[in-house]
Amino acid sequence: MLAVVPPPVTVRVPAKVNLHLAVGDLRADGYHDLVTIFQALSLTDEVTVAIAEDPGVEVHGEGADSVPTGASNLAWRAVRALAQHVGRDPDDPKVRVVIRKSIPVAGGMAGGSADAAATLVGLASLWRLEISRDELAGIAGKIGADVPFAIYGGTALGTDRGDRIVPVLSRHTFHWVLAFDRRGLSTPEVFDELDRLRADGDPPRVGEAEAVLEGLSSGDPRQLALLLGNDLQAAAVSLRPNLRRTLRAGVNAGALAGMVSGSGPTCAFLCTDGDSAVRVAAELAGAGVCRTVRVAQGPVHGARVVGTEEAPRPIPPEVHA
Ligand SMILES: C[C@@](CO)(OP(=O)(O)O)[C@H](O)COP(=O)(O)OP(=O)(O)OC[C@H]1O[C@@H](n2ccc(N)nc2=O)[C@H](O)[C@@H]1O
Ligand SMILES: Nc1ncnc2c1ncn2[C@@H]1O[C@H](COP(=O)(O)OP(=O)(O)O)[C@@H](O)[C@H]1O
Repeated sequence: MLAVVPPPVTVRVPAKVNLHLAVGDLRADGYHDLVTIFQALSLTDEVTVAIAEDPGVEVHGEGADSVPTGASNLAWRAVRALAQHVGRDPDDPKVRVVIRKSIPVAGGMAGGSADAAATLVGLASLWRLEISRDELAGIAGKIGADVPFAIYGGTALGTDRGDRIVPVLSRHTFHWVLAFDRRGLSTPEVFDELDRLRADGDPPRVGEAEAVLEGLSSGDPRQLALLLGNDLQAAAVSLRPNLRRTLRAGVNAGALAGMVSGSGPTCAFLCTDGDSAVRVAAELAGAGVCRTVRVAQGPVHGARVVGTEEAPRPIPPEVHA
């Protein structure tokens, strides 16, 4: 008799921008309390998970050279976490993960977290698990603070470490231009820099999340643009002063507002509409202030299966004994 190996599963998963990021005090567990509003953008990674006798992770595309392929890869941590959760052997999960990246690495757009979320969603399908999105998000939160949001996507309020997610109804599409910097920034170093700046003085703090939620529901990008804010921006700019020039160049090119995305160094520019975003992107690309420029829209949905390869392949039973 032949055993049937399920076909590989491919999941597309979005990057995020934080429309609002309020950072509280440093906690005893090394994290900061956050109040943040995430928006998922149409800049996506693709992750394929497959049953394989040669387990591991492969990374291709944007920034692939700087992504670890061993046990510290966030997608591999997701494989182990889900295997453990469902009683499979985390040391021998018989899974291969192939990541095709478009999200900049260490860019403040949660690309590694997105890959972990995609892996969880892909494996749930590959292993035919009866598991809800909320249960997956619980596992996701143990991998990293940003991972649960990538499971849900859309627009959402994140509290606690940023991992407690409440979806926000948002019927309007917003248009963004993203400027990737030449090198990434380390998230813990940016939080440390904020603590240092706060110990030395009083860097500006963002206002209330409620105003941003109202701006979102108005659907008017001009109103939303006045309300965007990120407590980590001062720290990212302090570590990477060139970001000041990038932010200025985006606004000079016609964006309504520019901000550092999360811990940076990617800068995100909100534009009036799709045509304006294309014009801003072209001008910014010519300004020589960043490595790459992309146009994106948000919100988009979270990690979602986009395909399974061909029909199930029959293989000899001993392979999966
Ligand atoms: C800043 C944010 C904003 O959405 O995203 P990025 O800009 O990195 O994408 C997130 O809070 C990043 O989330 P994520 O990248 O998953 O963080 P984790 O791996 O869990 O934590 C990495 C480190 O960041 C710091 N950290 C993270 C989250 C948080 N609420 N407080 C923190 O102080 C801690 O030093 C922690 O050890
Ligand atoms: N699948 C992955 N993709 C990107 N980075 C990863 C991945 N797995 C582990 N990492 C590590 O996580 C760090 C943060 O990556 P990333 O999530 O892209 O940035 P950020 O936290 O700024 O949004 C990187 O420096 C990289 O070494």
